[in-house]
Amino acid sequence: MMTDVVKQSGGPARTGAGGAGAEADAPADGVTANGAAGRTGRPGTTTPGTGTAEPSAAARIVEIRERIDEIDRALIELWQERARLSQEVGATRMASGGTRLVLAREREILERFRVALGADGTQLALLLLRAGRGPL
Ligand SMILES: O=C(O)C(=O)C[C@]1(C(=O)O)C=C[C@@H](O)C=C1
Repeated sequence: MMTDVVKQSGGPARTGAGGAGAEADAPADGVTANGAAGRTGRPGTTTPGTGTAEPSAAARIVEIRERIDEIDRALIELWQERARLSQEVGATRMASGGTRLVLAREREILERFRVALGADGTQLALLLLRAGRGPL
């Protein structure tokens, strides 16, 4: 996959993982390809971990990452809460002589995620359902 990371040679760098792999694109010594100054003020250094030497870009990246981390924490909590609730529904139903699964309900959930998020939504919903009721 091509990214906008440019090597010192001036040619485009190839990376394997897009945004998630961006940090791996930064040279280990923190020196940027274009030799620009980072937050340290020393020429040719990056602001640690941001992948850029441009101070205002680095500051914005740090700010955005704070919100991303908040979102990730919320997603993890919601994921765990949903799995617990789904397990409780299943246990309640089975203890009352009902079925382990309700496939019509699963189809409804899959459709909701597909409409909102497309094919990735379907995959996400499948993982959510599996986390609650276990594999089919
Ligand atoms: O809603 C239910 O009846 C559940 O058991 C919860 C849930 C789910 O995780 O959303 C899990 C298993 C069922 O097959 C359908 C849905």
